[in-house]
Amino acid sequence: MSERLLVLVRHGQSEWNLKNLFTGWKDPDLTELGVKEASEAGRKLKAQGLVFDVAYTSVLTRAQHTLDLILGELGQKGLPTSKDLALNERDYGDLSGLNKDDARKKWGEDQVLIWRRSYDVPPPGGESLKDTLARALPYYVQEILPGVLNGKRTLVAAHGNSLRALIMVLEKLSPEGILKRELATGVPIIYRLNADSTVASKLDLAS
Ligand SMILES: O=C(O)[C@@H](CO)OP(=O)(O)O
Repeated sequence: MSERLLVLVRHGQSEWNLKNLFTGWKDPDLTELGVKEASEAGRKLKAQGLVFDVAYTSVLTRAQHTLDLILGELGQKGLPTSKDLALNERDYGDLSGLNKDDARKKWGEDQVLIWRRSYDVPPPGGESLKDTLARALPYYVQEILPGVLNGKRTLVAAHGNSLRALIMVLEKLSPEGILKRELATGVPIIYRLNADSTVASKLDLAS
């Protein structure tokens, strides 16, 4: 029986994560630490004995670079890969490029937390998590999931909020449940799915 494997991984630390800037659809590359985190993610997946048939990533450099480094560690460079903006980070609109601490000083802690982590309040000119889900979920259901259910071992390298949107669906989290869910950079989460696409098991390779 095929194993219906789905691995999600957030990119390693980016230049703008390090500078504490809202990033969204802006396109900074990984830092030196981010490169190490991505390579470490690849080594962890290798240590689990995992091999992939297909990969998906966004159109942003930090996620693609992370995927390349992981595939390098796995000895799987050249794996068939689809890149789509459906997996991009949520668009931070007018906040993109602003410092997160400066934003807190200007608009207050509570407002910034609402923009960053509420389910359906978009930042000015940008996307809420709900908006992000509205474009990431159809892509998951139409492009990614059918392969997983047919036994294609699948790796997805994407972003904090596009993955939080998918995790909300996979783990059946409520809007309140997803609020506190943070994804560390470069930490793979290994899901095995049931035939009906629900989660059979989950392993977070955090440590
Ligand atoms: O800036 C961003 O694009 C994201 C991810 O780094 O930030 P946040 O954690 O605030 O959603």
